[in-house]
Amino acid sequence: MKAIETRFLNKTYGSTPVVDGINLIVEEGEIFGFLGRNGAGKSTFINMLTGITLPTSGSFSLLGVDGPSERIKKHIGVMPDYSTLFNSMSAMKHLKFLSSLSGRSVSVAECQHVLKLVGLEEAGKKKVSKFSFGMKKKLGIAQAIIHDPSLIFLDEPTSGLDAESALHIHKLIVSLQQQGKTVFMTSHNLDEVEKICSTIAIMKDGGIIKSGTMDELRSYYRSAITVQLKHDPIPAGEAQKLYAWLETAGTELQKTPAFTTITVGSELKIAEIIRAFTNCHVNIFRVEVNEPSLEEMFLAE
Ligand SMILES: Nc1ncnc2c1ncn2[C@@H]1O[C@H](COP(=O)(O)OP(=O)(O)OP(=O)(O)O)[C@@H](O)[C@H]1O
Repeated sequence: MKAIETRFLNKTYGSTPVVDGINLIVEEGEIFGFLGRNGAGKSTFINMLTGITLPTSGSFSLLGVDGPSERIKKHIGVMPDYSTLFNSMSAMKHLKFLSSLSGRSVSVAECQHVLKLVGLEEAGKKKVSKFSFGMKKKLGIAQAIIHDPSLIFLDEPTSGLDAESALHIHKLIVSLQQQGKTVFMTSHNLDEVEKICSTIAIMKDGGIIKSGTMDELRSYYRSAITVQLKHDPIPAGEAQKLYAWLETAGTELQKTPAFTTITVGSELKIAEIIRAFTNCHVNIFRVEVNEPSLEEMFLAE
């Protein structure tokens, strides 16, 4: 079963399409990273799927059920905007109250367990008004998972968290996936997405410009492997011939007496370059290969 399927999903404000006919499939059990610069339309897309706003046109289904649907509500977890938390309630009361709204009442022990999962075990009795920004964020994640949903939407789950808390939340998200749940998350932290997401989509101006598994995206962008060699000086009689060949082997050739850096389109070229140096009797001491990170792929768009 597909966790999420959208068909030509569109949201237009005035005459501007903010989400412009998106067709997207998220398979069950994935941690799906949804990326895009500020204003790309990510929150609007999620808000349609979670019933906060209605699509202008197009359709979608969640866990095989056409949406928006009350029937699916208890199987979906949504991390709220922290400003919509109830300040006068304790964290514990908050979870009990909101889980009852989603159609499943939970015990105190279950609330304590989830507060522990998000790192708020000491703060169950504390009023939300006394929470720091990071604590509210964690409570939002607790709220999204308290009723044990199968599909969880997390809009920037770790923004504003310290490094240790962010790591804690990464582990929690991975453990949710290991329990068979699907997590659909947005993030501006590309390192985080690269580490924990199995599939990503990049959104721009209301549309999806690229999507796939991390491996698929890497192979798509693999046209940009940078190879740096540290080597002995190239003998004067060999240099002209070797550099002429390197110009044909790749692009962005940079040369100093001890280093050569070149960008190539395929891993096979790396072996050819090493052979070309050794054929000219030049010793190589180090080879560094840099593949594009998700950040570089993202910036390329
Ligand atoms: N209720 C609204 N009325 C009019 N325009 C809106 C409304 N909500 C969002 N927009 C516009 O839609 C565009 C997309 O906004 P959205 O919040 O979906 O982007 P985003 O990708 O989530 O951005 P960010 O990363 O900053 O959270 C923006 O230009 C925003 O100004």
